[in-house]
Amino acid sequence: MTIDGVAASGKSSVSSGVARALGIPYLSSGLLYRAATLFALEDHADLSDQGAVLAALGTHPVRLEPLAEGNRVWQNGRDLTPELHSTRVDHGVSAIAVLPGVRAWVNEQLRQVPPPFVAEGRDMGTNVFPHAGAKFYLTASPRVRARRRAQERPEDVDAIEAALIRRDDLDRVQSAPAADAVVIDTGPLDLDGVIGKVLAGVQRHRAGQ
Ligand SMILES: Nc1ncnc2c1ncn2[C@@H]1O[C@H](COP(=O)(O)OP(=O)(O)O)[C@@H](O)[C@H]1O
Ligand SMILES: Nc1ccn([C@@H]2O[C@H](COP(=O)(O)OP(=O)(O)O)[C@@H](O)[C@H]2O)c(=O)n1
Repeated sequence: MTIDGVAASGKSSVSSGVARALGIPYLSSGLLYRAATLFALEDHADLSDQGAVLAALGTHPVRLEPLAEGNRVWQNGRDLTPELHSTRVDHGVSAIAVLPGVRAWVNEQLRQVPPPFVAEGRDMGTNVFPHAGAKFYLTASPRVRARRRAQERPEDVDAIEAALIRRDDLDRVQSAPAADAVVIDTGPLDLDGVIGKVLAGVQRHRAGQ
């Protein structure tokens, strides 16, 4: 199944809750885009130069560890995960994500994982796993999302909201909901409420309704 949505709409928290309830892993595609960004930044690559970015990726083997309680990304023995949600990665990641070679690098890693799993990101239900059994798309207003993200970042809510709006815009091409996705506005719901809606949708799907 797939859970896509805009930035900070709750994709990874909801995927983790759903994956735990179903006893399967989840895959965070965004963490791989973030790892690609970290490598490009560390190699001082021009983020718009696909050749330079792919050269950086070629020298950094990564492994996505799809733990249900939270994905981790490893580079040999180095756990990159704590560095992937930094402000500098937030700011650079959308430039990296438009590069077709980087999208192929991420998708190849995701497609190696044997199902069942919950895949979360932007284009899981449209491009990467178009035949997924059940698809969901999470939204919420920029203000609501910025307030939530402000719990996890040092910036204030206004700065975070501006950065989220900018990233939504840069990510627009790959972020269209699948035609067969159930769209959930998470604004009025707490985390358990969203997880409950997704699980109810999965049940309906399994019952063939
Ligand atoms: N429905 C919700 N109600 C309140 N807080 C939420 C809800 N969904 C997610 N959050 C919180 O919002 C923040 C962003 O959620 P996250 O799962 O990281 O989103 P995404 O993976 O889409 O970036 C986290 O701090 C998370 O705990
Ligand atoms: N399937 C995906 C997942 C992420 N991304 C890119 O990766 C970035 C980070 O995604 P994320 O899901 O980790 O982060 P949030 O947007 O939820 O904060 C997005 O802003 C997109 O640029 C993408 O293009 N396609």
